[in-house]
Amino acid sequence: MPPRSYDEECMKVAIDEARNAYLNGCMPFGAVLADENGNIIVRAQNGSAASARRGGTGDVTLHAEMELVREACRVLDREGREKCTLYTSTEPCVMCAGAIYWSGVSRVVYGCSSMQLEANLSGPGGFDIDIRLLYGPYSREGTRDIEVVGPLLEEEALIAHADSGIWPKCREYLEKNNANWKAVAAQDDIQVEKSLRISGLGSAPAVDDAIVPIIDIRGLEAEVMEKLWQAATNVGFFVVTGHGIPQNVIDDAFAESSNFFSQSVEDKKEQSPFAANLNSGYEYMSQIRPSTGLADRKESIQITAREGCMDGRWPNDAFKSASTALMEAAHSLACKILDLLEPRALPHEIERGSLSKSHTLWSDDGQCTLRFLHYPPAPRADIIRLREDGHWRAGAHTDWANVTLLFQRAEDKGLECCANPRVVAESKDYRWVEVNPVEWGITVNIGDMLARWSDGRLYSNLHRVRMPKDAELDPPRSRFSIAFFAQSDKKTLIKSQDSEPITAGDYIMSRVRSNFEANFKYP
Ligand SMILES: O=C(O)CCC(=O)C(=O)O
Ligand SMILES: [Fe+2]
Repeated sequence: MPPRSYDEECMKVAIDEARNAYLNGCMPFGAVLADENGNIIVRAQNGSAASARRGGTGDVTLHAEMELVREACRVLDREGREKCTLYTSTEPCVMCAGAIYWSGVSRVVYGCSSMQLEANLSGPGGFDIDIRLLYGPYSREGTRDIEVVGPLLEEEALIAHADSGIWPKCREYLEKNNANWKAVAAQDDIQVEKSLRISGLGSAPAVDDAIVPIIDIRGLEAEVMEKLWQAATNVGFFVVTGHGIPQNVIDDAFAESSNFFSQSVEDKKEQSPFAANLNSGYEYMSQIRPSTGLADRKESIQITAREGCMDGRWPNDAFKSASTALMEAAHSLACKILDLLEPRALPHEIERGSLSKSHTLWSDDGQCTLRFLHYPPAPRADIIRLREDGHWRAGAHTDWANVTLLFQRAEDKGLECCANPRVVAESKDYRWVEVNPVEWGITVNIGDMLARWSDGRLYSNLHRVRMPKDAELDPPRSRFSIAFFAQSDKKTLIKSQDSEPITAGDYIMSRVRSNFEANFKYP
């Protein structure tokens, strides 16, 4: 049967739902129901994995199509359902095919075929067949005919499967077939960090020649813009003063941070369980940097400002109110800086202000993250041994964000950025410069998302947090910092001349995965 004019549009939404499913920790399957004019009436995602992992019932029937049929029966009568088409990102299994049959829908369109599912995703052992054997041209005598269209947009459907990271065979298949696999795009940035391991990055000590400019952003707009541009394109790091964030908002957040981290690891885990797929919650020495292959000597609690991410993950009310206040203030400042950088950074973005507008707080699509960091103290002998074994408080990395705002306490040194960026990529002669706290200043750095979006005009510089020096070992001291990562909303398309387009959601997920691989467990 021929596709209809709106079939592709509806299929794209079903594939989107598949992506949302895996971002929510479930298997990557999605489905939608549309009326005869292509208006989407119901959307559904797979919910199986989440229910098992979050201590639910482990219900294995929560396939996207089952969820969709259940909801369709609630919102439409039989007559209404008969006029509808069901779109599913992957050809239904036998269980779902049955439910679809009983629902009365007259048409099914699928993305990825059962044949592909078996050949390049799950392997044999599923309960999937060509649904035309059940309904459509080969249906058994007496059963109702259901029109079947598919595969449709199969490559897009496969890419969503590959991006989910749960089907290694699918990656291999797409790599071999040179398909436009978007997750590969972010691999370039991960490669930069990995390559440092080979080049002996850790050994060069930091030099003291300040190259990180301090910019008072209260000045004339044109002048401020020029200074920010020079800093963002040459060093990728700068300190802003005159930013307007009240000191008590910052102090309150640090006070709550210190309260939270003073508890036992078990208590912290219980109060804010880590969810890698939501980039939220508390982790303890589990972020493995591609540059070192070792876990950072730190603990952190990540607050991702997206609806639902922090449900059951706020340690207490005081922490919540201090961190949302700082999130709000940091977000406004980040938007201001992005607005000032945008005209030259993204000349191809037509609508001015679209960069900062792509950072919504607490929407269902938001990705901005506030991260409280604590680098625990340790006895002298331990630190010396760890240093010798190549450990870092934070191994060299670039940030994933558009921009990062870093709040440092006056007494905490240790952050270093690459002193000779732009040159170093070829020479491998790494030099490092200290990025120390500046009174009333907030450190800002460009991240990979904006570097990619601007085709490298803005520079995402490597940085790291060193272990304490000998003179800093007695008494053993903590280091605290707070980072705000301004990251575009999940659906934002990062489109530039030199790189494959990728959504900001896929971009962040592939970076989270490269750092927290061990935390992704699928059934
Ligand atoms: O703690 C710091 O100073 C830096 C933290 C950092 O670079 C990060 O979390 O990305
Ligand atoms: Fe960083």
